[in-house]
Amino acid sequence: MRVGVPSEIKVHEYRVGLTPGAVREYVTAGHQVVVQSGAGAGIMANDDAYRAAGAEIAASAQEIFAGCDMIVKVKEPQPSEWVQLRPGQLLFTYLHLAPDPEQAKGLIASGCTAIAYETVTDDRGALPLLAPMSEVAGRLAIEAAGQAMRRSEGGAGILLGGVPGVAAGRVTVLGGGVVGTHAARMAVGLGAEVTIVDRSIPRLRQLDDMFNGRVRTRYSTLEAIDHEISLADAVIGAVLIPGASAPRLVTREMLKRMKPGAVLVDVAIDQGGCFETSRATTHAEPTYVVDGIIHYCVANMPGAVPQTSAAALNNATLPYGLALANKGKAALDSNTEIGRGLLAGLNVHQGKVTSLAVAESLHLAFVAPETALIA
Ligand SMILES: NC(=O)C1=CN([C@@H]2O[C@H](COP(=O)(O)OP(=O)(O)OC[C@H]3O[C@@H](n4cnc5c(N)ncnc54)[C@H](O)[C@@H]3O)[C@@H](O)[C@H]2O)C=CC1
Ligand SMILES: CC(=O)C(=O)O
Ligand SMILES: [Mg+2]
Repeated sequence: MRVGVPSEIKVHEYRVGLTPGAVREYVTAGHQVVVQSGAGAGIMANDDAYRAAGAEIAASAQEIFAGCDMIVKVKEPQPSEWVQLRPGQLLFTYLHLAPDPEQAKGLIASGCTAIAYETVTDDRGALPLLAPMSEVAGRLAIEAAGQAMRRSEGGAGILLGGVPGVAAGRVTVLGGGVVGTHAARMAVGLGAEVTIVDRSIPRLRQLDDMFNGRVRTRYSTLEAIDHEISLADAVIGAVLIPGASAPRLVTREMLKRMKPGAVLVDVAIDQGGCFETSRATTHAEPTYVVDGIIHYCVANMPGAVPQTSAAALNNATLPYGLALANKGKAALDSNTEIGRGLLAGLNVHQGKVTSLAVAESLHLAFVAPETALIA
């Protein structure tokens, strides 16, 4: 198969769909890989590094979209990319369609077969292609909160870990999954007081065990959230209902009970955000203020540390991408774990929406992946 890797064009997105190491795996498996010139600049991999791995270098994204059977990216396609996708072409990347009806329309119109990293699911129900970026974003969330809390940045001027004799900052983490756990780990490491709120009691038990009493856990109710955010210096939004729009857990009215200058880091912004007052920002201008509360809502947080993120992402995507390159659409096969994972990842195929969560969020008709693939 001819596999294409265009440069990422989202603002301050420095990751790349395939690292040179991953290209070598595809080429060794007998595939041709075409990489846009300069696509690896953000991870310090130049065209020669890609050539050495066996890739061809293309001068433009147009050549790649026109000439490749599968496009491997990181971020959701931008408008100039939707229009270049075509029927029969595989797209393998993050999509986050639930909060993005325009992109959904673009992908439906293209006729392509779009597999979203974030809904690929393993047999344990985990999200193996989201997890590595959630690990990165969870860790970065505490760095972002610490930065925004500085007085020089407009924050309340509190050091997360405090110092002996002065209370540490309080961090409330909404959602104790991958992002939430990694955020909590960083916050605990800095010496902050940490509370994790989740709606899964088994998960709260695991977290209690994992942190050996070093974090407080609370079951997610409106009352618990209202109370915990009123005490917090920083709140990390890390909830997820796979594929669907994020649940809105914090209303604008609730901000009134927060401390002035407190920080909200809405990691769940890529699924629409879990604070009513969230709107997506970029690394160029990551924060804004609503009612005295600082909001950080960058939808591609891992893009800021591309060497770590691209390596972690490629480790996870490689077996799935190779299966697609080896077998094409036949890789979406309920007889293998990778195939079942890819079926769960299929969001749009030949103009049909094949993810129930996406279809429900966007009020579009749903066609089961297996049905869409044989039609
Ligand atoms: N902004 C960015 O750059 C990035 C954003 N993300 C996003 O972060 C979000 C979290 O991802 P993961 O941690 O991987 O998901 P996850 O599935 O590991 O964890 C989500 C947790 O939220 C909990 N939850 C769901 N509804 C809840 C509610 N009403 N109250 C309390 N807890 C609730 C679940 O029980 C689960 O433990 C996703 O939207 C993901 O796409 C991930 C990576 C990068
Ligand atoms: C998960 C995601 O949206 C990101 O890594 O940018
Ligand atoms: Mg994102």
